[in-house]
Amino acid sequence: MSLNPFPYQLYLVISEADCVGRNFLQVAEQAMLGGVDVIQLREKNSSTDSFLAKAQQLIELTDKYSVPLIINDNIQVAEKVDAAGIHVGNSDASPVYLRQRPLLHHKIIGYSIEYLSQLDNEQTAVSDYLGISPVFRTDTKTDTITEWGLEGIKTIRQLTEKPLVAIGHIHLGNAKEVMNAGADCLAVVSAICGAPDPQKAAYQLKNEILK
Ligand SMILES: Cc1ncc(COP(=O)(O)OP(=O)(O)O)c(N)n1
Ligand SMILES: Cc1nc(C(=O)O)sc1CCOP(=O)(O)O
Ligand SMILES: [Mg+2]
Repeated sequence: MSLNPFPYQLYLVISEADCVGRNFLQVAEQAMLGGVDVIQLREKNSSTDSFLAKAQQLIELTDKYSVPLIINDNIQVAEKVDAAGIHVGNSDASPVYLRQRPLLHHKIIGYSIEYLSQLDNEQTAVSDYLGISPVFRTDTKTDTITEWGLEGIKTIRQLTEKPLVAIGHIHLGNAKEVMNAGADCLAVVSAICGAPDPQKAAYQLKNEILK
């Protein structure tokens, strides 16, 4: 367990495309009703205008449920909607840069860990949580480098006190072992967005985490 408090255990990463023909706002609402604690909007193929429009709709809903909304990659969108935070990786704006922006310096900053050497850098030092990227290979995001596995989580857990968010092919069948390996929070796309009943899927995942 991390020594730094991170009050979120189930993290939904959502996009319209990942909701496979369903309304992403309805999926997000069902997920929150099922127990999702934090949501990231990740629109990799949208223009900034379209991303912003989706973020504005989603934040109305997340505010209603007091669930923080994190924006993936896009600084303009994060600032314009006054999101709770932003998640970045090695190809994005750096956490140190984000911390210097007046509208983001006090927000949640998430940073993806693809190499162990990142744990010693200043980007990690200024971030609020680390994404273990990925725990297991996934068809949802294929441009990844290290498949950390359970052993990788254990190694990272020993090297940092930052909250660890596990992502990549996390589902009901491996959720508990990923938490037991040292993750503080599980982030999922398909396990909720692709489930026949997103509310039930979120509820079951949350129960598995809390068991
Ligand atoms: C919680 C969480 N962890 C990791 C990622 C991946 O971020 P990144 O490496 O920047 O890749 P993209 O998501 O931008 O494709 C994430 N989004 N969320
Ligand atoms: C958004 C994202 N980031 C990843 C990373 O490894 O950094 S894997 C991923 C997608 C996770 O999708 P699913 O839960 O469907 O496997
Ligand atoms: Mg990114």
